Amino acid sequence: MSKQFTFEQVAKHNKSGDLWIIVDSKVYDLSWFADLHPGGPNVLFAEGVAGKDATNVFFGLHRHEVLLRPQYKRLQIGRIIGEEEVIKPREPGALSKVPYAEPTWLSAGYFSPYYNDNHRQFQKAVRKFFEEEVQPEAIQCEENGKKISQELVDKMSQLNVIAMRLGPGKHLKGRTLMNGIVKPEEFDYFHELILNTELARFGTRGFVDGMLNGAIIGLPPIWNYGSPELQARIIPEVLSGKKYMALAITEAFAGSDVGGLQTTAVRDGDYWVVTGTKKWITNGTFADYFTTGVKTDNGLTVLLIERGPGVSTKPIKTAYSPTAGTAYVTFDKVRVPVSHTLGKVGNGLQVILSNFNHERWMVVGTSVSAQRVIVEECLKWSNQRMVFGKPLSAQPVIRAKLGRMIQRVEACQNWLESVTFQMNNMSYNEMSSKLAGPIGLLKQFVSTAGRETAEDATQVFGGRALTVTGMGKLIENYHRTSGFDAILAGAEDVLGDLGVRQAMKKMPAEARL
Ligand code: HEM
Repeated sequence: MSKQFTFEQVAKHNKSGDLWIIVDSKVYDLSWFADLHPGGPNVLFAEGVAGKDATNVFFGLHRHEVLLRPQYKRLQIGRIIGEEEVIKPREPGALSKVPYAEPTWLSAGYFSPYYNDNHRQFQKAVRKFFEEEVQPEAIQCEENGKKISQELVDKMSQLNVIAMRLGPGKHLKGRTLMNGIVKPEEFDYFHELILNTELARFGTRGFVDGMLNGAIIGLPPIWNYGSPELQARIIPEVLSGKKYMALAITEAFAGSDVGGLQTTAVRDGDYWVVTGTKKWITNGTFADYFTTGVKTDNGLTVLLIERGPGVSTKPIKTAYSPTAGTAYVTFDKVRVPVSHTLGKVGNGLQVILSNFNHERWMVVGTSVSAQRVIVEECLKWSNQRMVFGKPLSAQPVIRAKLGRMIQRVEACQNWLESVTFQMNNMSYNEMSSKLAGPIGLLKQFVSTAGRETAEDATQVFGGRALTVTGMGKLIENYHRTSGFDAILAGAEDVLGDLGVRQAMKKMPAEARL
């Protein structure tokens, strides 16, 4: 490993059974590996490769992580005398130095009016925890479709990650947040935004939702509208990761049009009898509780339904990973205690709508972050990929695409931070009345921008963006899954329209051109 060689010495090992190459000043003995090489042996004996410095050609074909895998790391037999390695992976938790890979507030030498030192300290700890503990499992689950492990859920609940993802509020009181980095009363929407953005950085869109998003959207109606008994039982179970939850509103009959729900609840003494189906229910396959929209005599009502007799779930195969636990849920004459009614009977629309702002804002946060990862991937790739004897970025058409990508992600980020700042300064009710429109417009803007960036990134990466492994794997995942952000929590066109309709409602009577 510590052996040192000259370029001339390496050059002699250039044939079958005796093959060395250099990548970034390190010497690799590929003599026995050549026949096992996934790209085939022949390419390794090409001129400029066998016995030579193959750094550029290597990084034109492989991600750095290939060299870091233990089975390949051990192919390294030494290094070139007097040469230093230049290409180093980012340490877990560290910031990227690639321009625009981080939002401005995390870029060295830049400033932000929104974030303080506590946010910075929090971000550092969250990124380290996520990259060390969550990312390896996220990548595995995205691939094998398995649900998040209880072990990881326990680690997250120890740091109170699940509780923090529900935002600032009294549910944080008395909890130690992220090993005490932030006091519960100081936790604000920027802290929460940091959690959302950090978890969306792995290129594992299905896992982002599998990471108990059902609880994030299903639990608030319990503490805003549930009875004290229900709150005392359900909230601790869910925040500690002992029980799982899903929000069950959408049906094959009604999506954004929640007024059209067909699942019915009929009173029978102290019980509701619930019959109907729900579709696309995130985390539904493993949920213990369902915060469910039902049709009652006088309109919509929201009930907490526990998994039990009459409740069945089956996985729905979507374009993203089954790790999200997306389910078709059937309620067959399920008896639900009347005490499980959330809010007033017939007032379900308000319960559902008041929940939406936070959910949509959360989707925006993860979406912008995932988009930024793609910008970083494209900047790196067009810098390292050599075509026609030059880096890909030497092509004006590629630079034009990169320019548009950067503009989009920066515009999304800045609007998102501005809305988050409003949230920090508004009561819950003020948020409902003043921010539903802007958040709807923002969400549409972000999801549209995301899909444009997915298209551009696919052109930049070419065929590599079409395979689930290898160089363009993050682009492939993003291209396949960015459409989810345009649908989940409200279809983008409906939300954009909501924003305009709300603005029109607020037009002053005296306004004329
Ligand atoms: C330490 C040396 C090397 C190791 C450990 C290695 C390993 C791998 C692995 C694991 C893959 C599968 C794809 C992936 O996971 O990204 C691959 C593919 C490939 N490798 Fe290598 N490789 C090495 C050197 C080289 C060199 C010097 C060349 C130069 C021509 C090369 C050419 C290729 C090609 C053409 C593919 C197929 C790429 C694709 O399907 O897009 N490899 N290699």
